[in-house]
Amino acid sequence: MKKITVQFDTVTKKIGKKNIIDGISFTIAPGEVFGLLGPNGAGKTTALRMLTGLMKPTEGEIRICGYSIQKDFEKAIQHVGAIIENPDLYMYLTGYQNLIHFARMSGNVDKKRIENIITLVGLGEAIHDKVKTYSLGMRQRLGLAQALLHQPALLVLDEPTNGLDPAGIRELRQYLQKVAHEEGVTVFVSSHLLAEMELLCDRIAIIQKGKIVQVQKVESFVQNSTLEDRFLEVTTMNQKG
Ligand SMILES: Nc1ncnc2c1ncn2[C@@H]1O[C@H](COP(=O)(O)OP(=O)(O)OP(=O)(O)O)[C@@H](O)[C@H]1O
Repeated sequence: MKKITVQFDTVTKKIGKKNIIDGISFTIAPGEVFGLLGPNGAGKTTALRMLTGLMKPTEGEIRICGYSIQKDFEKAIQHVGAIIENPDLYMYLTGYQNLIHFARMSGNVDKKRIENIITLVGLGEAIHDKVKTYSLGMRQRLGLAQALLHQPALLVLDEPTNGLDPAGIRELRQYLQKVAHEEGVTVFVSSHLLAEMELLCDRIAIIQKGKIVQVQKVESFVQNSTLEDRFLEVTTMNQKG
């Protein structure tokens, strides 16, 4: 498994006159579960969209394994699996047919891998139903299966627990921690839920109004509550506008 480092180097995204992302810098180590935590509208999806090449930064550089996503996109993106916003699924195909389709696109995925992934995301027999009949949580599980299919070395997941039930959230958490800590997969997730991120992540960056206001290891958070204090502070400030 390739070991993937992610670097945001003074990245800014300007839309109109507003800095949606405002000079953010951080580095994610290989095999780390890194969380981007922030209230609604803080800029999480924008940061993840830039990382996966869906949007270009106005300034600064994002590197995956040293390759610039802006200048060397093919090399930077080759080991990445991602779900940003709604997974891109074919509604009139079954879950299984969707996976076969994505497996063909990514090349080296065999039937056994598909079966393993179906077991892992827990879709069971529903995998043979049409996606249009799926609940939000089932679509999320299928989207995750799609992102994991080609065994990416960097997983980028925007609000991955959205729509999952508590058992699904726990399974996802255990899986992400296992692939990160045992196989060295780098995991980058976003969420607005502190408690969930605290259970999942090794390290958390708090983003507010496009700026990183704190980066902290979760273990040091458990010992003192500064991260929670900081998060509540920024979310309360945000509510007040
Ligand atoms: N294409 C765009 N044009 C104008 N403003 C945008 C655009 N995309 C995002 N924004 C604004 O940028 C800010 C950050 O949006 P973003 O979706 O990145 O936040 P988020 O942290 O992912 O929020 P949420 O938790 O609600 O998904 C918001 O104020 C949003 O309205």
